[in-house]
Amino acid sequence: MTILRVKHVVKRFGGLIAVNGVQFDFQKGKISAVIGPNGAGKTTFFNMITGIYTPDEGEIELEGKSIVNVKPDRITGKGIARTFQNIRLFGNMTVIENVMVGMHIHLRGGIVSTLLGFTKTRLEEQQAMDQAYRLLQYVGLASYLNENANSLSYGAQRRLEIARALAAKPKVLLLDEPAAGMNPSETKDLTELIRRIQREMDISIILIEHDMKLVMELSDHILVLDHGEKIAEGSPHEVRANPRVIEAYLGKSALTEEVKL
Ligand SMILES: Nc1ncnc2c1ncn2[C@@H]1O[C@H](COP(=O)(O)OP(=O)(O)OP(=O)(O)O)[C@@H](O)[C@H]1O
Repeated sequence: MTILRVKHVVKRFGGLIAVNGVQFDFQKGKISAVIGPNGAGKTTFFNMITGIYTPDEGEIELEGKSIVNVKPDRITGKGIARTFQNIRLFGNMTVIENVMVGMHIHLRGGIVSTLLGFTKTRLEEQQAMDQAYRLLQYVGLASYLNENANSLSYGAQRRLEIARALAAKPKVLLLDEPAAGMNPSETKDLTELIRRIQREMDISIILIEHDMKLVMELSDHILVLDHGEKIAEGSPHEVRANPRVIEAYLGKSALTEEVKL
């Protein structure tokens, strides 16, 4: 079953076509990956799904309803949460406060009144803290709850971003290069965490990732972009064997050699 449908989206920046007529159906409860060489249009594609950019053409539907022209915070409210390629945490806030920020769309008063200091009942506040603590346990950061976010290791900061995104109770979780900058053991832990989120939380996951081992291990479906266009889609097995994919990554000469993607 399709949860998120992207229909022929186009995004231009001046004369450059960053995403050119891409069509893809993301399946409910699955892990999908968007891959492609640098500059292929992956982040622009994510930015259209999350409302940061409006597509120049095309349509994006969450559970059959258009989310084009919906503002990013409202898209989060509708069930799409994300992490960023460059980690975006509140470095001087504590770990648990960062997770609670991700929850505000579900608290009664909303973020504006929360910032002004009135709204939530003590009960709501306590429930939010309990929920944030459970999420920190889930991602393995409960023992750091009162540390400042910027004191965490890089890998831990990436997991904190995931906890914050989960706090919004998403149906779809977009992860933009979650393994970037991680060492092999952190990447292994991350792979397990992503798998657990999919299985235990019934969340559909879409990731952009350059680490092919992680992509091939985790993904049910893969969308391959190059120069803004979809050049392939399919299972890891199909994509790995696709000559257009091999060529896009490694150049034409690679086609004559044995290639490991
Ligand atoms: N805001 C922008 N203004 C102008 N050009 C942009 C903008 N954002 C992206 N581009 C261009 O659009 C193209 C696609 O960029 P995008 O960042 O989406 O690619 P990517 O696949 O995510 O690359 P990477 O793997 O390097 O992160 C690139 O040529 C990029 O320079």
